[in-house]
Amino acid sequence: MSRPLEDYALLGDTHTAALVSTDCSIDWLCLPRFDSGAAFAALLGGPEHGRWSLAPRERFRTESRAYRGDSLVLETTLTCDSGSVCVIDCMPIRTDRPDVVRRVEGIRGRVPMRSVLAPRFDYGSIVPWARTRGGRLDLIAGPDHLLVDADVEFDLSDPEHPTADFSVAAGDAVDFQLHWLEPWNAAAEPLDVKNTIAHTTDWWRDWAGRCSYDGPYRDAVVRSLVVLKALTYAPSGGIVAAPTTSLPEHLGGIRNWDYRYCWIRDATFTLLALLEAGYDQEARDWREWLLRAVAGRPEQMQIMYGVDGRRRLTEFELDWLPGYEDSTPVRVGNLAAQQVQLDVYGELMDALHQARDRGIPPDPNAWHVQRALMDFLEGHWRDPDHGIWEVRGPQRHFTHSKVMAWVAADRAVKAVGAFGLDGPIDRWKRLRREIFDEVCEKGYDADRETFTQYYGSRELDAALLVIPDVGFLPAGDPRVRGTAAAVERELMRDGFVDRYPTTPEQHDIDGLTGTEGAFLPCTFWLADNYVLQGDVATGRAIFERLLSLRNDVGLLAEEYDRDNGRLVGNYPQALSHIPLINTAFNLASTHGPAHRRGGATTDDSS
Ligand SMILES: OC[C@H]1O[C@H](O[C@H]2O[C@H](CO)[C@@H](O)[C@H](O)[C@H]2O)[C@H](O)[C@@H](O)[C@@H]1O
Repeated sequence: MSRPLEDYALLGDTHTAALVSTDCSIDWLCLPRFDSGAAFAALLGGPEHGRWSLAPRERFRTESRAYRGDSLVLETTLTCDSGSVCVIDCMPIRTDRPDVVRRVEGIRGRVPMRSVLAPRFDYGSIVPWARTRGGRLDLIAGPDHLLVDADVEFDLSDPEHPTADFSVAAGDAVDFQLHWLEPWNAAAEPLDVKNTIAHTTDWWRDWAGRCSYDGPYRDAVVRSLVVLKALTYAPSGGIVAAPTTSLPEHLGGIRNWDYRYCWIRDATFTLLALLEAGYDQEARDWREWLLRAVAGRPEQMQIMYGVDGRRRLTEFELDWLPGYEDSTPVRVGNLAAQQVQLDVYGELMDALHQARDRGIPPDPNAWHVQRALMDFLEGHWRDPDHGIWEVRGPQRHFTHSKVMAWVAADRAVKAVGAFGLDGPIDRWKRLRREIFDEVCEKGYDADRETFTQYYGSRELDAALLVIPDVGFLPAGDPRVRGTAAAVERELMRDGFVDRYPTTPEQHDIDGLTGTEGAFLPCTFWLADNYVLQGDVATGRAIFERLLSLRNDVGLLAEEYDRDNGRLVGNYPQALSHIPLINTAFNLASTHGPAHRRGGATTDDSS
């Protein structure tokens, strides 16, 4: 059995990220970028797929683990009969190359330690050539080159498992530093580990210190913001959905996807979170990333892109990796990039509207891009699509997609009305009304008093919980209340919400077999619904239940397996941390999210 995801903490340098277990094994790290091949891929297999362990040679236990304050510098205390040590792990904020820095500080006694540094490049498949050169461990194969500086020597008698045995006495410290280089580049200068750790701690503290939010749940909010920052690819401003691929949505299942890309969908939520927390520059960078990514012909707009804006995200399977808890296939790339998902037009228009509304208008040319996208949407909103959940079954008329098409029209109208931009406002108003009427007619089941997953269906969809948040209808509308009640009745179990039913009878909808865990973003949206309806106490109770799922260092995956009591799905997941931030703000706000979001209500939807 694989270790629970909760055992892992995140390290990151704003270009890529690593996962470190409670016993100080780095089991996941893609180099040099989030979407590069993993050099350490034990997470999706075993030690033979690459990891870097660092632990006592005796039986030991993890006594404590925490980030230093609001930073992403991790301290893990390991204790054994001989004494105890603290392992400090971090990735210095990237300047020219990726580095991982590890320092073992002796706390008590004299602890015999062992480090095995056995990368396997290209997702656990390539054993590098290991040498010692100039006192440094040198690991090279193809396009990957790792150089290791350490205070202790690595023994290469088994060259596939470079091993350093050493001991650390109370008050002593042993340093390790790993650098990734392009093999043709000159050797990297070693770092001063102690200073680097101090500098990295300060960098994160300064960044977290810029958070302007001072309300309830501040620690959880700041930790989530730090996760978002760590998932940001600094050169482009793009934010990946998660640093991992193929962590299963159901243990042993096939619902395993590559999340190391940037989704347009997650844009509005991200922008709101960043803006509300005072991170205007990050919001600007993300907005610029969005505009660059979608630039070009509107019919070629994708629902997701690579961190640099690339469009070709070809999906393939890594058949040599057994997968997390035997969950196969392990996938790289994501076929969803080629899907039609109409909701993204609404999300993009809303994100740009929010930015404008909060005083960071885009380049004036951005409006031309928006107008072209609106022209496209006018001609296509009646098309079926794959929907927010990126189903791999047939395209349908998903109600949520149409609601978001309404959002696009609504924000276009507002751009003209409130910001004086140039556009056919009367035509867009008619479009908005037309979509509104169709959704209320075809996407609503009057008998069951709920909006439904797609036109004419009886299925539910928790995505429809966003209806009041985006301003399609007010929270007090009976249709909204009915939908929230139906979701709670049929999709909620043990306090957590499924995004849609995945019973065998419904497999033709998403085109997949098996099931999945409760979807955490939807559960946050249910909490928002309660807050908006004025039932803050119930909203708060749901929110606090969700907070209780975070691991000891404040991280959330995308889903929760209620039966096994474990986080599942890619990890840590931006789309879970973003609504955490937004729901905390909603709970703190006296106005409620519809006000924050500047969303329309039926009053001005004509
Ligand atoms: O489980 C089905 C789909 O899961 C992924 O998409 C999900 O993650 C996205 C990023 O956070 C989110 O925007 C989307 O709404 C989610 O459904 C996966 O990328 C898809 O390929 C997969 O079909």
